[in-house]
Amino acid sequence: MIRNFLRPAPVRLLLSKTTRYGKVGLPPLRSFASQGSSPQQPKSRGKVLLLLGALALGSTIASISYQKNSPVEFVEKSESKQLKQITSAFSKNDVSVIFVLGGPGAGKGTQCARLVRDYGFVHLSAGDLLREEQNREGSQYGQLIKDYIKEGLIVPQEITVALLKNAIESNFENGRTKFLVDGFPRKMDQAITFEEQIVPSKFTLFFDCPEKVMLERLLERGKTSGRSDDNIESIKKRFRTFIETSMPVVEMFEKQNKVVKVSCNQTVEEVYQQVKNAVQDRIGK
Ligand SMILES: Nc1ncnc2c1ncn2[C@@H]1O[C@H](COP(=O)(O)OP(=O)(O)OP(=O)(O)O)[C@@H](O)[C@H]1O
Ligand SMILES: O=c1ccn([C@@H]2O[C@H](COP(=O)(O)O)[C@@H](O)[C@H]2O)c(=O)[nH]1
Repeated sequence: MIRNFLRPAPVRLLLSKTTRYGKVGLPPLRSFASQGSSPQQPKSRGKVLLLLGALALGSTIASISYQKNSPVEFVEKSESKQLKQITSAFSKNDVSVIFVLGGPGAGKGTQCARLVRDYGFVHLSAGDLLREEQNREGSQYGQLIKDYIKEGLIVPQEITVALLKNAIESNFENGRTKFLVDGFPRKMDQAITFEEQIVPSKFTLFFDCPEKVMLERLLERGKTSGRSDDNIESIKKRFRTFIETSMPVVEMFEKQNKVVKVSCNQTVEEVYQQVKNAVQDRIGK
């Protein structure tokens, strides 16, 4: 079911954009050229040149505005209309979802592992799910995901939401109901789609961490992680995406009184103490 949801959207829309561009900018030039050189219509030559000039200007403007709409925005705007019509998959009483957010390298995965150990959560890292899909043989999204991750950009939401929905559904079928959704939602549209179509989150655990600390941790991790984005160029891009695109999501949840902030610039155990308090306060053992 979800596979259908995952399969066609981004690629189809990216292709349709190319088609659309073709329609906007490129009328059949050969017909104008032959009109211009026709001996029966010498007076129209000036008009044709004028028309060609106007067309060239028009297609340049169309091309610039096309470039401004990044593939991500284009895909998401078009798709979100369709997605909103689907009702949410789970009730808040059936499953508990905690979003785990924070900058790259803030320690989200480290703390999630402890919560899994002590509280029986299922840990779903959106980044891990994307890397898995990227490496899955035959995935039509492999290259797209690879490029987005290297550039520190947010993969179109349809892919990530579908991967999460698949994972929650299959775990739910096996009787699992408590989920840590780590590194998601990283963009406003993801937050809205997930809460509308899958289930509203209980709250967000937000790991607050100075950039300098995250940088040190990521560079250290990069020595052994094998991750394509644990290098200084990608890290800078990820920091930027985090500030510009992901922080507004945290701020939105803060306004809803759904954020518990944890200071991550302490030892793993000290951070975990804060994390445990937050979880126990909000959803109990
Ligand atoms: N409190 C801490 N003190 C020192 N090092 C830490 C702490 N928490 C995590 N680390 C280390 O920092 C690195 C990043 O941690 P982790 O992978 O948990 O971060 P993350 O927020 O999940 O990162 P990303 O978003 O990039 O996946 C790891 O090498 C981890 O061992
Ligand atoms: O919702 C998401 C989550 C992640 N990504 C991409 O994956 C990388 C790595 O994520 P980690 O959480 O650090 O493992 C991230 O920089 C994004 O490029 C995403 O697109 N959408």
